[in-house]
Amino acid sequence: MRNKIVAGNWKMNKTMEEAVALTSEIVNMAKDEVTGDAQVILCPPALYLTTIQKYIADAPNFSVAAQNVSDKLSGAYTGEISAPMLQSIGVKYVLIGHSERRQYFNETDAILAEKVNVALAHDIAPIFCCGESLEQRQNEDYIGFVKNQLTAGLFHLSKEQILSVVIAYEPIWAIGTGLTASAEQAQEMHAALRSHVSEKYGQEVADQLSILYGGSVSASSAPELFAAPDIDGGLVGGASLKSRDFTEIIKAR
Ligand SMILES: O=C(CO)COP(=O)(O)O
Repeated sequence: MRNKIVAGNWKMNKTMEEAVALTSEIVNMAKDEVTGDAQVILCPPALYLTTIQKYIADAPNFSVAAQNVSDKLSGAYTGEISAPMLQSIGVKYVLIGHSERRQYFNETDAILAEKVNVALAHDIAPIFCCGESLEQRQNEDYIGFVKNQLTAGLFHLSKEQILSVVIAYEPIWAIGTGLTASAEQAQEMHAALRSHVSEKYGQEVADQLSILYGGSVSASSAPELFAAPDIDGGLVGGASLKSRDFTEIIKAR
């Protein structure tokens, strides 16, 4: 009933040549595994999007996502990439709200909500990231904090609009640290987020939303994580840069 998605966020890594090699290897190894309601989404640096699209053209359930989109539509915003530009090259997904963008680029809830709006207005599905820091987990109502991130970024949307969104729960303390959240910890949050969506939009909508887990997902941690009832796949960073590891994670879904 829900799409099972494995997404690879390459962040600011790989030369063009390396990006093409990685994509070819993943497609060769994983293409036959990704059928039915399964999807693989590669998130290369924006510079490589059109090239990577060509290398996945024969892999039906593969697509690309941009790692970022401007909240502005056009104009004097040097270095930015707009939703109409992404739409014009056929990009169907974009990461919005990644903790690295929130932290290093000062992206506020208001900016993220606007990014969600411009993406949806151009037929691009947001992969909306949320998650708490270690300090918040230790000292605060961390579930309440992450629920509030969803409320601020998404809950102005209509039912039809939110059905296009993919949610990615990425606890900051698990990103790039090798400290994966346990399947129990992740499941606790995913269930809480699904019920938060259900309170606003109804159970039927909540049941259709894919909620991915991200944070040090590896070939060894993926099977247990993906087996949890409310975990619908993963948003993978470091392990998505290695074709063999990423393929193992795709197979675990
Ligand atoms: O930030 C992430 C994906 O968006 C997770 O990164 P790692 O898998 O390297 O922890």
